[in-house]
Amino acid sequence: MKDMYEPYETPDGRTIGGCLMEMKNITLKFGGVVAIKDISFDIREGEIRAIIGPNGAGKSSMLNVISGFYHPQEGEVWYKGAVRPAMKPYEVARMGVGRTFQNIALFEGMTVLDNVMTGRLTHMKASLWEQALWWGKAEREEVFNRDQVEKIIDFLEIQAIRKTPVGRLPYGLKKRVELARALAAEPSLLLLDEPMAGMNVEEKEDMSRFILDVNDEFGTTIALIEHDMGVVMDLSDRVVVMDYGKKIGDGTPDEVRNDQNVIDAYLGVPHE
Ligand SMILES: Nc1ncnc2c1ncn2[C@@H]1O[C@H](COP(=O)(O)OP(=O)(O)OP(=O)(O)O)[C@@H](O)[C@H]1O
Repeated sequence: MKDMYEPYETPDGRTIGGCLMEMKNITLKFGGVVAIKDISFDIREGEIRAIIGPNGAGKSSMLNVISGFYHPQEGEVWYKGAVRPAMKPYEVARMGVGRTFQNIALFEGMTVLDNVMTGRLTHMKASLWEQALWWGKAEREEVFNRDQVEKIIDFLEIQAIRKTPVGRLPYGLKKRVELARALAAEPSLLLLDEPMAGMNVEEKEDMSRFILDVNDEFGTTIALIEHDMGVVMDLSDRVVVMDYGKKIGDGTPDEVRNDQNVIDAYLGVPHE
């Protein structure tokens, strides 16, 4: 296995940057259940990093540690070169960690535009007083935020539905709106929890393209959990494999695909 601290180049010739986040010896327990056992891995700037494994392996728990929703009993989370103390999820979001959810978490009665605008909340600095009076800073802020949001709406090709209430949209489009809202916060690290779950083939192809475009165009670092192996192997620069709370593999899609431990525990291709 490759030394995870060594710089590396992706098969398509891109150079992956420095370490953005590092999980050091993370252990997370729920009472007697050990969901994560002493796991370490890093996420580098600009890469697409997948976390895979069978059901109950601990993937969602790991994503929740990264997003600050769960606090591990042991280990350290390093972010942008410093240990991140235990924080509330909204504080972690302010530090540039955005996410989408497995079960879509949008405001169904609100329009697409308004939903995406809620993603800008972490950037709003005008006081309540200024906002109420629509004065100076509040007005400038609102105009700037709307511009940013419109750019993202164009980028994800959802202009035609910007005034449609989210509740009326098909599933695949709702997922895209959720991606738009997460992007509106301009995250340094974007966490995607099963972005393809419940999608048909065409919707998966669209979503894959948008994830790659976001990574390419905005340089957003992405960490994702996904069960569809075709998608994972196509999208990711590197993959962490978990099983029963332990890390059993870590490397490029090719390295992981050919790792006998991973094959035995998860991918299920017979020994030669
Ligand atoms: N809030 C919780 N309270 C108690 N146990 C939990 C909690 N969340 C997860 N677990 C347990 O931790 C282990 C890992 O679960 P987790 O949901 O992280 O796995 P997963 O790999 O994401 O699974 P899936 O692919 O099915 O979503 C499981 O045994 C699960 O039952």
